Amino acid sequence: MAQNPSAEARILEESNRVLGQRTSSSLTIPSMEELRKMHYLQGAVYETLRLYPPVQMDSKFAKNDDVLPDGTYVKKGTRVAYHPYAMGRMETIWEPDCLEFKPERWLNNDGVLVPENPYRYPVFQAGVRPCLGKDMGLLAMKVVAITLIKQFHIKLANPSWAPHFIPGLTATLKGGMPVVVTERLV
Ligand code: HEM
Repeated sequence: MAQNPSAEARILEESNRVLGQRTSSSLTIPSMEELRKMHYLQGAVYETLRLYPPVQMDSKFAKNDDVLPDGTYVKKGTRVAYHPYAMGRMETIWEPDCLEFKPERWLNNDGVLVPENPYRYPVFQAGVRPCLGKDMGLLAMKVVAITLIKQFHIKLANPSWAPHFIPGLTATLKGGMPVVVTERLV
């Protein structure tokens, strides 16, 4: 958000429409019903996870000889990896503007969120064993994001800062993201 003021403005506009202009003293946690109406916020969360997936790479071992849907033969015991970080940045999946942060790419012409096929967006894995905590994780991200954005201005300490993504079992940012936080006075 700190690098995308127009997206932050749209999230605030949407939250003011759905939640009303709450001051920081009257701020309460949004209800499930209210969060469901906040399609742009949901798009922003999906977009963040597309560019910075917490599980950036994953792999499986073939229990038996197998053939993938595209015809690739996989011998028993072979390790097959998939890479959500790379897939989130592929033009063939996300169009030439795939490196841009655009929550609106998740919305249809009526502003309604359209989820992506999990095989093209495997941030929570696809198939018969996807993440069991997906809805809980998304809910937590939305609640934390909207609560912070409504209450605080969060600016980069160094405006030219760029994220340095560190791949690991779960992803982190090198050196964190130093920010300056001030209270948003409505
Ligand atoms: C943004 C947050 C999250 C992401 C990106 C994420 C991603 C994933 C991925 C990629 C897998 C598949 C791992 C594999 O089989 O190799 C997975 C599995 C799983 N996740 Fe999450 N997860 C998130 C949050 C959570 C939360 C909050 C919970 C619990 C409250 C949770 C519970 C689980 C469980 C139990 C599995 C194993 C499912 C199974 O093997 O049947 N996850 N998650």
